[in-house]
Amino acid sequence: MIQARGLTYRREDRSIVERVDLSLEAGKLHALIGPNGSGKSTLLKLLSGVIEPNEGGVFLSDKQLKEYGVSERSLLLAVLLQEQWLDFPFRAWDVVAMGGYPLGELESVLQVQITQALKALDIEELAEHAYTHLSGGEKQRVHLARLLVQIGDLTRCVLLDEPLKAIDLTHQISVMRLLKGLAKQGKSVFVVMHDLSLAAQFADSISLMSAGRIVHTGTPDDALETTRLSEVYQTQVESVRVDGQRLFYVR
Ligand SMILES: Nc1ncnc2c1ncn2[C@@H]1O[C@H](COP(=O)(O)OP(=O)(O)OP(=O)(O)O)[C@@H](O)[C@H]1O
Repeated sequence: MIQARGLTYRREDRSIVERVDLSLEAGKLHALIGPNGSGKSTLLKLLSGVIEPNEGGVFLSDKQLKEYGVSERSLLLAVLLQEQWLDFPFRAWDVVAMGGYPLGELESVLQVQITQALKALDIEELAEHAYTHLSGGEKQRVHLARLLVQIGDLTRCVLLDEPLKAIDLTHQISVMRLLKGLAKQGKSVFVVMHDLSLAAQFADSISLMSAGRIVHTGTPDDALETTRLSEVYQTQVESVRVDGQRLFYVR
């Protein structure tokens, strides 16, 4: 389990994340939702150790994340950040292979993992294409494949910031299934996302973030209660059930 205890992050006298406590259980897919600018990406960066909190800490098995070495961290945590700066024309294959660097796998093992990851993201035919020539959704799927290659037996937690960004409907579902599968393997999977219907469909628990604070954590039915959502999004949110799925809209 990974835990945030009293996490606070300030910039220029403004609290961007304010006293956040959060427990991400093993074997569960945990979604974080909330309006733009509410602090979700910042919280994910704090949880992954990319930035340091002003107060509080992140704990992995009761040891602070910052006490682990960088290479140990990259074995325990796999992280997909929202911004990916990569403007060199690597082949998609090479970008996916980068996920294997922390593991130091044998070349033959890595080849199999890359092939499987490309297949899982349905981008096998793009393997030899230059990354810089790919579409936005294709690039995102390449980064997800890179993340899959990084995930090994030792990985405890997978943190993803808007993994569905730019991805089409069909592949959104397959990515969510993949993430659910990782949770079923016993990983803690933490996903920042905006699609409430997909969160309702796939998450085991959901936290709502507003103005730097976690205002509620619960099961999908509890957290996505429409009066609660209306308050967080400052607009009247409604939902309907179609074929057993909850769909959300603004009145
Ligand atoms: N390093 C920083 N310095 C100053 N302000 C920052 C910094 N990082 C984030 N912010 C501000 O903190 C707020 C929260 O940003 P964050 O990216 O965490 O929001 P978010 O909930 O992920 O938003 P979105 O849904 O749009 O991705 C924003 O107003 C942002 O401008």
